[in-house]
Amino acid sequence: MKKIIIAIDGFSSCGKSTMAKDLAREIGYIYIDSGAMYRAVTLYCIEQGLFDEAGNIDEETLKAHMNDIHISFQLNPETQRPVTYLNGVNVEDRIRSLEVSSHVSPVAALGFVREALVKQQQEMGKEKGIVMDGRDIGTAVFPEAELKIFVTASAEIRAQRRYDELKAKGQEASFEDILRNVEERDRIDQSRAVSPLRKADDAILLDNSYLTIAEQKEWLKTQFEKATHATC
Ligand SMILES: Nc1ncnc2c1ncn2[C@@H]1O[C@H](COP(=O)(O)OP(=O)(O)OP(=O)(O)O)[C@@H](O)[C@H]1O
Ligand SMILES: Nc1ccn([C@@H]2O[C@H](COP(=O)(O)O)[C@@H](O)[C@H]2O)c(=O)n1
Repeated sequence: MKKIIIAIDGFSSCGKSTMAKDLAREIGYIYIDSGAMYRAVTLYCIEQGLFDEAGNIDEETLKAHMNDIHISFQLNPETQRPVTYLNGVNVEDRIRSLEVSSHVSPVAALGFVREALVKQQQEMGKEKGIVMDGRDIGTAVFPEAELKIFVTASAEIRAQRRYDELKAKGQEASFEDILRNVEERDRIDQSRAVSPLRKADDAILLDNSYLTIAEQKEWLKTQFEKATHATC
């Protein structure tokens, strides 16, 4: 069967990567978490001391060092989940910290950062057979994607899911901090000048506030089957 490109966009923490990963594994497609790439650039900025105390980025230095930032993914053979590497180092856990979450959206709003990462993402999808999730996949990275999904859920439900996830991992978390972070990232992502978060006109809207993970997985599989039949 002809391979297609599947773009899954939407708000922070709504379940995009959960559904994208599951579908990719089931249909044998490559899965790319584009948010992990923005998170890796942000971790680089933190490690290189490019944020001042007020959280402002030293844009000129970051711009000069963009070519020193190499991001790659490897599949963990045990979990079959992709692991993010920054300059050859496994940073999967560190890029998920609240510190990175609190700094990532301003970094992702920089035009030169987006330009560099979008180029790499388009290269990854040139053979098709890819599921990519993010904020601008259906609008900017792959506007020609055969299947586009836009996922949403209420901010409180999304924050609760993240809170439960962190608690399950034994990590300290405050529901209020997580909710604030989710809302703040949504605000910055929707209002930035370059490729703001928005639903592509031809994307299918999914509000998964009251769907289980299994139900949304099933729903997505059905959308994939419809899209592949339509492109036959
Ligand atoms: N339908 C659902 N019901 C309950 N929990 C869910 C559902 N979908 C996903 N989750 C859980 O919500 C949390 C966030 O999901 P996930 O990481 O997939 O979101 P995301 O949209 O990719 O987030 P981000 O934008 O931060 O990358 C995870 O703990 C996941 O297991
Ligand atoms: N295509 C994308 C993906 C992500 N971002 C920005 O990165 C942040 C982290 O992404 P997560 O998917 O891991 O939550 C997100 O809040 C966006 O600011 C982006 O701009 N474009």
